Amino acid sequence: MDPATTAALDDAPDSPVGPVLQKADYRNAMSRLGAAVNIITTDGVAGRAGFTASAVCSVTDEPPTLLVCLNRTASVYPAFEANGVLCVNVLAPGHQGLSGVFGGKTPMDARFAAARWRRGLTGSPQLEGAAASFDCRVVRRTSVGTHDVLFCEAVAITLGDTAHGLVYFDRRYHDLLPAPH
Ligand SMILES: NC(=O)C1=CN([C@@H]2O[C@H](COP(=O)(O)OP(=O)(O)OC[C@H]3O[C@@H](n4cnc5c(N)ncnc54)[C@H](O)[C@@H]3O)[C@@H](O)[C@H]2O)C=CC1
Ligand SMILES: Cc1cc2nc3c(=O)[nH]c(=O)nc-3n(C[C@H](O)[C@H](O)[C@H](O)COP(=O)(O)O)c2cc1C
Repeated sequence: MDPATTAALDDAPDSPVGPVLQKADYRNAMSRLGAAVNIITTDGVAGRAGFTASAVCSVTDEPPTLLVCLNRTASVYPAFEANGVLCVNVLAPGHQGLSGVFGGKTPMDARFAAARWRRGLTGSPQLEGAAASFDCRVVRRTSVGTHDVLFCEAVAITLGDTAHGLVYFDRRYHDLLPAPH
């Protein structure tokens, strides 16, 4: 293996589990794993909240289920825990700024004031102009390290007009535009 491209290793002789990876090594490698960008929203007993997430993935289509990874230290965590519903809004080209607004530190009202929303079946806000929206019930959750993995069953889906998207890759946003026919 080329040492230049190998993650930093801890060769301590007393380490029984072998190489120890650093957080930065993991993040550097993850930055090569391009991912769709999503705004995850919720509303309910604990109020309205939303955050940007790239750790989102399809689990099964029977029943239609996605997973979302949420850091337990995020300010939005209590709202997502209490409400039990959420909407996965898949971002489109032009949503880079909105992704930044929902990416942390901005007060919640200012986040939602930055776009237009509809109310979904579960009550979660649906982003107008999203590539797709999955309105979901959280059916299971588990903790792994710093994050909770939320398993979300879709109860309603809204598809945008055009097949386009926004990808986060190499710590930058990239537009995915429809292929010319
Ligand atoms: N699962 C995790 O806890 C994290 C995973 N990552 C992954 O590493 C790659 C590189 O990230 P960075 O070096 O931080 O620079 P970055 O510039 O790509 O990250 C931008 C911001 O997004 C946050 N972020 C990205 N993915 C996140 C996640 N899954 N959970 C919580 N926060 C997340 C980062 O903490 C940072 O504040 C990202 O593209 C992502 O795939 C990054 C941060 C945390
Ligand atoms: C591109 C991008 C992807 C992110 N992906 C995730 C993610 O998958 N899970 C997560 O918990 N936080 C993720 N974050 C960070 C959250 O959006 C941020 O922590 C959240 O808005 C809460 O911030 P707050 O605690 O300041 O409210 C991501 C941020 C960015 C910019």
